[in-house]
Amino acid sequence: MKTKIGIIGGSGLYDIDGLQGAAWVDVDSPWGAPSDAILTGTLDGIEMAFLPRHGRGHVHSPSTVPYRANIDALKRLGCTDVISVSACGSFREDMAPGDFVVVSDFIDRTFAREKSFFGTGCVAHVSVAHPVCPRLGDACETAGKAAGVTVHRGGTYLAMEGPQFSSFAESKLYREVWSCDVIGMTNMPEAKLAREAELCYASVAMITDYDSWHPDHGSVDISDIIKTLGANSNAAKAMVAGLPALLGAVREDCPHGCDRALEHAIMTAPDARDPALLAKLDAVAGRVL
Ligand SMILES: CSC[C@H]1O[C@H](OP(=O)(O)O)[C@H](O)[C@@H]1O
Ligand SMILES: Nc1ncnc2[nH]cnc12
Repeated sequence: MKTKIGIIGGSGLYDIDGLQGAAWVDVDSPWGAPSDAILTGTLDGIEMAFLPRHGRGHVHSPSTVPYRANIDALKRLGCTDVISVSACGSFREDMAPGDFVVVSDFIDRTFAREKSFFGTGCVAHVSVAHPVCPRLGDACETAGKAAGVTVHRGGTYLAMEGPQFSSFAESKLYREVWSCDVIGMTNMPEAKLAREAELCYASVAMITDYDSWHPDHGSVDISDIIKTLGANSNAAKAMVAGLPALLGAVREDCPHGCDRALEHAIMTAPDARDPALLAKLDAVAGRVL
C-alpha cells in the first residue's frame, strides 16, 4: 500500500510548508463538514494531507471540532497514517514549555462529543488499550529530535472537555493521583475514532505551559500560551518535514494491528444492520462490511 500521511494541526498550526503541488481540497463526508478544507500535496515524493483541527482562523472550539468528519475525510482521502500535533499543558517539572511529548496513552474526561462512528444498527467494539501506534511514535520521536526539539517518549495525556482550563484542584488530581503527564482538550475522541477507522495514529503534544499546579507559574494564561505557540509550530513544521523520509513510500501492514482494528469488532448481525448507517460507514469500515 502507498503511504499517505495525514497531519492534524492543533492550536497555532494551520498549514505546513514545502508541499509540492499544494492545493486546499474540500472533502465531503457523510459525518458532516470537516473542520476546513484539507491541504494536499507531496513531500519527498510522499503524499500528504494536512487538516487544521480548529479550521483556519481558529473557528472550532475543542467541543465543536467535527472529529468524526475529520477522521472520515482523512480516511476517504486515502491516508494510511495520521499524526496529531497539539498544544498542551505539562504536569511534570522536566517536561517544559517548548518540549514535545510523544503521547503513549490517554485518559478521556471529555463528555460532550460524539465518540464513535458506530451505534444503533451497527454496533462495534474496538480495543483502545494501546491507543497510539508505536511505529508512528518512533518516526515522530526521531523527526522531532532531528528538528532540534527536546522530545519525551511516552506520557499520558488527560483529555478534558474545556474550553476553560483546569482548576487548581483538578490539576493536582490529574498530576498527583492519576499520574498524567500532559493535558489538552482535543486528542479524544480523535484517537478513538482513528482506531475505529483503522488508521495508525500518533500524537505529538507540544508543551505551552505548566497548567495550574506549578507553584512558580500560577494559573494558565492564554497570552503566555500564544507566545510559546509560535516557536512550537515552527518546530512542528520542521518535525513534519522529516516524517516522509522516515515512514517511506510503501506502507506495510501495521505490525501493531492498527489497520486491522475492526477485524472482529462488529457485533450486529448482518441482517440486523441499518443500511443508512452502513452507507455512512463506507470509508471507515468498508473493508469489513
Ligand atoms: C490554545 S490553548 C487551548 C487549546 O489548545 C489546545 O488545542 P489543540 O489540542 O487543538 O492544539 C487545547 O487542546 C485547547 O483546544
Ligand atoms: N493547560 C492546558 N490545559 C488544557 N489544554 C491546554 N492547551 C494548552 N495548554 C493547556
